[in-house]
Amino acid sequence: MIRIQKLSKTFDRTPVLTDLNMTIQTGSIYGLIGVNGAGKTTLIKNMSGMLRGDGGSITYDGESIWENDMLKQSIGLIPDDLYFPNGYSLRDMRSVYSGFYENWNDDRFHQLTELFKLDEKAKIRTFSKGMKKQAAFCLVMATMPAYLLLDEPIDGLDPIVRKLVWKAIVDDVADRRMSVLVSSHNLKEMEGICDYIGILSHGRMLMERELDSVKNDLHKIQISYGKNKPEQDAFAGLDVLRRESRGTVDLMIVKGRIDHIEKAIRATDPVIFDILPLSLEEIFIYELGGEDDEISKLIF
Ligand SMILES: Nc1ncnc2c1ncn2[C@@H]1O[C@H](COP(=O)(O)OP(=O)(O)OP(=O)(O)O)[C@@H](O)[C@H]1O
Repeated sequence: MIRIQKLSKTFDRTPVLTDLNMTIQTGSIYGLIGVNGAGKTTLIKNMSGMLRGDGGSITYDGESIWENDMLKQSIGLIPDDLYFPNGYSLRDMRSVYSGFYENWNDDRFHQLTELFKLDEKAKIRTFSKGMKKQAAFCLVMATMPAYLLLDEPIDGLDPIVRKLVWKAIVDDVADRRMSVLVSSHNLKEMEGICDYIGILSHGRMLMERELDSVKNDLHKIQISYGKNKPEQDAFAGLDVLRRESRGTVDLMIVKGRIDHIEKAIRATDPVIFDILPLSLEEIFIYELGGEDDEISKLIF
């Protein structure tokens, strides 16, 4: 488990992270979402031990990251700004990594370079931006990290490569209980992947949720009684967050257990009763109680 407690960081007396608390459960994927400048990269740099916070703590299964070289062996980092020494090929990088990382797995490395069709002998500087990301991904995944920190890993990757990257990550989470933090601007991209989502705004955690529990707790319901609308409000006992009428059809967002909601609604004998899928964006907007400006910026 990765635990961040009351982490603060200032640059030139400007606070960039403020009293940040965050927990990444073992064997889970945590999506860190925020607009430009929210503090995602600063947080990841603190988590990888490249920067030290002014206050608070970061621990990996109880061990502090700061100046802990043993622990760094088990952390895989793909930063936003990749660096490869000039003139190096993937084969050269493989030599460096395999000499440094105790858990280096050659089979995994070759399997991934083949999957991404990367030439191990070619100079990395001749690779496109997306290919450089793939190269970094092959190297980091072959270190068999227990913890993986990814700063906007899918930027510049085409949809097919994105799928391959996510599949490799999800496989390691399932097979080895790897713990993953992934930052992104895009809520939609994170939807099918993450177990937890945290929204970072001005260096503070605006909200943090486990996706399964929010998805099970909020429901979008479409209902119609045709011409026989009941006189009494059929939903008086339900926690209706939003209700919109379109002709004879009502569209509602209702909070609570779906079996209870379904029973209450069926008792009122509707002509149409549908439970519709809720997107992650909708969940966050309703949970925050309205069209939050920060959230709207993350929806595209
Ligand atoms: N080395 C630094 N010195 C001074 N200010 C910095 C430094 N690094 C980051 N900042 C500031 O900290 C804030 C957060 O930056 P950070 O890069 O962490 O955000 P981010 O959420 O990763 O943004 P993006 O999505 O654009 O990558 C910004 O206002 C940035 O200007």
